[in-house]
Amino acid sequence: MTNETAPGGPMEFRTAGVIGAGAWGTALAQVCVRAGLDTTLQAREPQLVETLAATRANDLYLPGVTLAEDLKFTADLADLRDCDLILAVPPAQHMRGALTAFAPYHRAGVPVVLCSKGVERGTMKLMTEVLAETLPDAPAAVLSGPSFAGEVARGLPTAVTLACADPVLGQALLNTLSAPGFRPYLATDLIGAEAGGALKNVLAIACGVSEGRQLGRSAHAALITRGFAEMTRLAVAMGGQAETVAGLCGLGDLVLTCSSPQSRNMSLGLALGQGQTVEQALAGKRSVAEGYESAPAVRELAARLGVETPIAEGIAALLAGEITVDGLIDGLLSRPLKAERV
Ligand SMILES: NC(=O)C1=CN([C@@H]2O[C@H](COP(=O)(O)OP(=O)(O)OC[C@H]3O[C@@H](n4cnc5c(N)ncnc54)[C@H](O)[C@@H]3O)[C@@H](O)[C@H]2O)C=CC1
Ligand SMILES: O=C(CO)COP(=O)(O)O
Repeated sequence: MTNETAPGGPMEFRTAGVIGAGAWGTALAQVCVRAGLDTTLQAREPQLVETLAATRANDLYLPGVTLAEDLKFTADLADLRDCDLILAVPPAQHMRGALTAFAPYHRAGVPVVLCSKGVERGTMKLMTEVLAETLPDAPAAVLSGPSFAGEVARGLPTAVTLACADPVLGQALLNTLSAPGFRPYLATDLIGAEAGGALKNVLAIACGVSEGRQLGRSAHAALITRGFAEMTRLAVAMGGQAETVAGLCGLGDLVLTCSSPQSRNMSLGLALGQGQTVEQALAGKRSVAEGYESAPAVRELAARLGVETPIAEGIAALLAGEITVDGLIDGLLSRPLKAERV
């Protein structure tokens, strides 16, 4: 795939390296193959690499999907050194570690598409900030939107946001990563795209709690709508644009994640709403619930920016054991009455 209008000559991406063979990394590797890219998927578990190659299936993280014949697998980040394009898909809390480990093999100018959703605990940083600190020579893009890995891997129709500050590179990436059934839309606002993806996971836990407590469809709709207001306020305070958050990477992903028990975040909330403790709800889970991981950082970030995020804050308090489910519900319903605005 080429983009002849790129400054300094054609921008050409023929090979892709995907860091992280969880459900989403595996699904995106499938997309890359469908898009015509020579693709290598890196898994951190050496045993998984053997199984992937032998069975063409990722039974650990994405069972039930047959992987493309052309997809290559490795446990060694060095094998991605010649790739024209990198997709970074570890859990958000491990993004810094993964990119730092990849740094010796990254060639200056090779773009990194950040596909994970979350805020780094402790630093309160978004993934683009983590990328800038670990691979300063990497042009950044963010891919985010309503997209369950299993559906994407099977080729079901999916639309996502692809945000890149450089519109020429963004267009080249759009052309490169679009595939049958997979339709990225271009944006230039990375912060908005990242904020949407990070916050929707926390809000999906709230929708799960509501579902688990059988609070009804009205409560569900109210949580999505007021959650969207929180998401918009926070994204704008962080420097993002409300318009971006109203797109696939914000509202779109919020609606998806809050509406299906396929979501790990919503399932976590469901379990809590049905009376399980956080420990019980997370016990034995190999897959990541990013809302659980990011909630403390989202709460801290909102407080630092002076943004009211009562739903996200309530979920952070619930997950930290500071309040009960009843306390969460009472707290939200007893807030002062006020004008409805974002
Ligand atoms: N699964 C999905 O449908 C989607 C996931 N995402 C995002 O993609 C990111 C990755 O999620 P999934 O692929 O679903 O993960 P997953 O839950 O399927 O798998 C867990 C991943 O965590 C990795 N891991 C565990 N411990 C680690 C460590 N100490 N260091 C580095 N990596 C470690 C595992 O190797 C594995 O790749 C998340 O930010 C998620 O929000 C985004 C869109 C869709
Ligand atoms: O991000 C996702 C869908 O867009 C996946 O959601 P969960 O991580 O909650 O499963």
